Amino acid sequence: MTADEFAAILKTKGLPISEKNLESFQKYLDFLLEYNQKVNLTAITDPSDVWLKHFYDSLTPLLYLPSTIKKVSLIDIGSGAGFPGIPLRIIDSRLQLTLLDSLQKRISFLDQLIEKLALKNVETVHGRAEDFGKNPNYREKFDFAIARAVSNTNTLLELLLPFVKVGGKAILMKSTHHENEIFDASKALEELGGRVAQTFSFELPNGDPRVLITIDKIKPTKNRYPRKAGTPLKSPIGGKP
Ligand SMILES: C[S@@+](CC[C@H](N)C(=O)[O-])C[C@H]1O[C@@H](n2cnc3c(N)ncnc32)[C@H](O)[C@@H]1O
Repeated sequence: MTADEFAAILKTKGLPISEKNLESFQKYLDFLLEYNQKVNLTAITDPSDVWLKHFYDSLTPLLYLPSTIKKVSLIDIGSGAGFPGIPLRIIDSRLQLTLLDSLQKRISFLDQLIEKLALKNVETVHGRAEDFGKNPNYREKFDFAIARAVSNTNTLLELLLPFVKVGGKAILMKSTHHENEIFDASKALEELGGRVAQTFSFELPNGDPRVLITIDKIKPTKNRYPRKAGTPLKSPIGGKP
């Protein structure tokens, strides 16, 4: 996908992009590929793949859940090189964005990127979701928590839902999805105060399958969650997939 194709397809899907925002994506691409030569941030290094598999893919919650993410506080858990948080923030300047990652080298990249793109209302946090999910400054403070390509559903629910206010949502962006996944998550949802709102399957323009799962936070997360760092992955509530 080229920059022009990116802009054209967003327009046909009802999300026209300004020249200025397209320039921000171009700067993001240049800085990501330059930085990636010294620090490993992404395995995707072909510019056309970055437009499609990082930028376009990151925007799919706005394309397919259009009225969901607006004027809200959003935390991107395991943001890596900024996906999906930064593309969502470039398009929607009203978003109050927090990017959390456990790797300092990724946070350093994000801090420099935010400065380069002059993005306001974006905060980075270095640490584990399990630790910050217990921190009173972060726990149940966000309208939305989102994650792309971070973990299996049961683990992700424990990482995301503690951050979400009652009445808010968690959004899981996945490339693979098995039919029983949501059924298998019922114990985790019960413990963490969530209820599945929607699962939406679609394809990227190149045919790659994607799924967006939205979870409503319907009651506070029990105090014992999240458990200590590493436990949600080692022993997910409700078992391994
Ligand atoms: C596969 S990368 C995905 C990055 C980005 N979301 C994307 O889609 O390109 C997973 C990221 O999650 C971070 N991560 C994994 N477990 C984490 C945890 N428990 N707390 C915070 N960050 C975590 C890793 O450091 C890594 O940057």
